[in-house]
Amino acid sequence: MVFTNDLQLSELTVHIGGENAVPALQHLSLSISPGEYIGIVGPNGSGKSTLIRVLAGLLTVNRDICRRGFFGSKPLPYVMQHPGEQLFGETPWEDVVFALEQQGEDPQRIVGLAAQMLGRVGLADAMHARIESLSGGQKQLAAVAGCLAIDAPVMLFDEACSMLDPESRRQVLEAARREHQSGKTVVWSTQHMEEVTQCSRIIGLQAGTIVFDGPPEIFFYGSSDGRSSGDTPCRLLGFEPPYPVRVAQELLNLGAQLPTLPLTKEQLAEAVSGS
Ligand SMILES: Nc1ncnc2c1ncn2[C@@H]1O[C@H](COP(=O)(O)OP(=O)(O)OP(=O)(O)O)[C@@H](O)[C@H]1O
Repeated sequence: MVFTNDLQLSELTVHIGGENAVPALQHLSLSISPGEYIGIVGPNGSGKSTLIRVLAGLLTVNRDICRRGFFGSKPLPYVMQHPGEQLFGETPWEDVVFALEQQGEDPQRIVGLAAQMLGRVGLADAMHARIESLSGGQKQLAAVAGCLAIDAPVMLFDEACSMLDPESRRQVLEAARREHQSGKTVVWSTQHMEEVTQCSRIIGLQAGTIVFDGPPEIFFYGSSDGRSSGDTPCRLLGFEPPYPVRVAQELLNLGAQLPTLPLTKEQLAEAVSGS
């Protein structure tokens, strides 16, 4: 048997609301390796939150079905959908200090660590502001800082930006990307396709099952040359691809040659100028 430290789910079925209810997840098999940056996408009720809760260790699953590998046995930090939903302190500072205390951190290190974590998410200037005076985006950044206090190899985000304006969304996404670049595994669930263009892998969920698992280029373009004859996995799930993808698809349909399949506007500009 090959040893692997990956998280592995084998044929996971989760019933919420009793055995007679339609399962929230059905026969779902999945493996996640350290360092991945995974986007989980799917329409309402497809099972995204349930899967995130399983990954976070908040739903008990038989060990034969879920081998947690590097995810470990402790509940993992995750940022929830509603800004402020998971904040306990009156200020971001209090919240992070509280999280560090809960982790049993050495009291002499707490002040320095809290300042460092709040600085890392861009809240250095607002760390002592009252939570109710913060914008939705700042509240989510405070939640991210609280999650950083939990020293874990994985961070989970469950539709963390769905209530935010574009600028706040950019800031929270940026905080997640920084954590990925610093070596953490990041799992990000969303219904906003722009949020997953920089993921290394996309998992598409529908009715509790995985209907797509692969790189974002294939998810958005349907094939490695971008010339898909039918609907792409993204459109089959009911989502419009991001604007730069739509532009590139138009260009490809007109016969243009592009050296890469762009996912962001910066990549589109580069592909067009290099073609
Ligand atoms: N507390 C609950 N009681 C009963 N059924 C539930 C509960 N939570 C979720 N479900 C059901 O489980 C299924 C999966 O829900 P889940 O919240 O995981 O999906 P989702 O993709 O995150 O949806 P959304 O995007 O709307 O948040 C749905 O059919 C939902 O109705």
